[in-house]
Amino acid sequence: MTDTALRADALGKRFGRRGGRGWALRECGFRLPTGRVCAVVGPNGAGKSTLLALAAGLLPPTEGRLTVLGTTPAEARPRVGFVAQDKPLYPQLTVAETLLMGADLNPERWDAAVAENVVKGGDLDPKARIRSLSGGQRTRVALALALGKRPELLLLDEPMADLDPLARHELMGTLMADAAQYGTTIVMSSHVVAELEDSCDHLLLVGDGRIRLAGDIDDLRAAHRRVTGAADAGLGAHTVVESRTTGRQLTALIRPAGPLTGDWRASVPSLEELVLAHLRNPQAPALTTAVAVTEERAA
Ligand SMILES: Nc1ncnc2c1ncn2[C@@H]1O[C@H](COP(=O)(O)OP(=O)(O)OP(=O)(O)O)[C@@H](O)[C@H]1O
Repeated sequence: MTDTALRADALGKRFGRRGGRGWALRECGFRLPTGRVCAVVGPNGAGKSTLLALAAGLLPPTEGRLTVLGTTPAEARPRVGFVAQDKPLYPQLTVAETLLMGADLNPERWDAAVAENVVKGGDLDPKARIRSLSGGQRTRVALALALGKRPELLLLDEPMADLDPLARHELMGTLMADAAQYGTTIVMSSHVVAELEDSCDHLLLVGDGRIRLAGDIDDLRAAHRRVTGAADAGLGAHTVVESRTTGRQLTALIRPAGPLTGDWRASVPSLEELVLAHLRNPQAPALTTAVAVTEERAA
């Protein structure tokens, strides 16, 4: 049994040939322990879907290495559930036939009760054809297929994007209950950061194909401070992620290099404040706490 769900070492993915669109991911390094619920956030085109497709074994890396559940993505595939952004399903099958297909494809692992519960929650007619379902209803069937597989690692690409607020709440609860009961590692991309704060304990912030922040959310938050003070006070050796001056007052999000001296009001930022500050300032230096911890242990 491995204690690492995902590990990337100098991972890179380039689409097309030289002179084509270029690198979707480059020099990515991070470690995600098993049993965590990890949010993957970043701007459009940052590389989130590419990272999830690499982890699902659907794309080969161009350089570096990605280890999934201690092995290659291809070997890990039977133990991994993946819901892609466009939720591909067979339009001509009914809901019930789709679940039967899930059972056929995963004979050793299939948990019919879990899959049927997810579908029942949406009041879906088992005889309805997939092509007649709304986007949100299709998402529900795709999640039922992925969860019914009893995966050790669940990769979800913007799973909540087309769900109504009640369905989001209910399905997020189902995912969290699954994670708590079976220790399933969940990796989900999303643009709604405020929604992730309650459910996720780990963060991967991707920007322009690079890992900008990676690690335990509490550790990442604790490594930063939101500070307010006099505009002329100066922030010395601290790493400034973002700063704004209004009149004589300076507000900044910093990574303290040591104790804060001087007359600063300081607080630990929320996940949303942390992510937004890094998104607004793509040049802020990266921080990957989990990799640092691994390296310290290895030393
Ligand atoms: N199959 C492909 N062929 C060529 N380029 C691709 C392909 N898939 C992705 N890309 C490019 O790789 C980069 C990363 O795309 P990706 O879909 O991973 O971003 P994302 O973070 O998931 O974006 P979004 O938030 O909009 O879903 C983009 O520049 C995109 O144009």
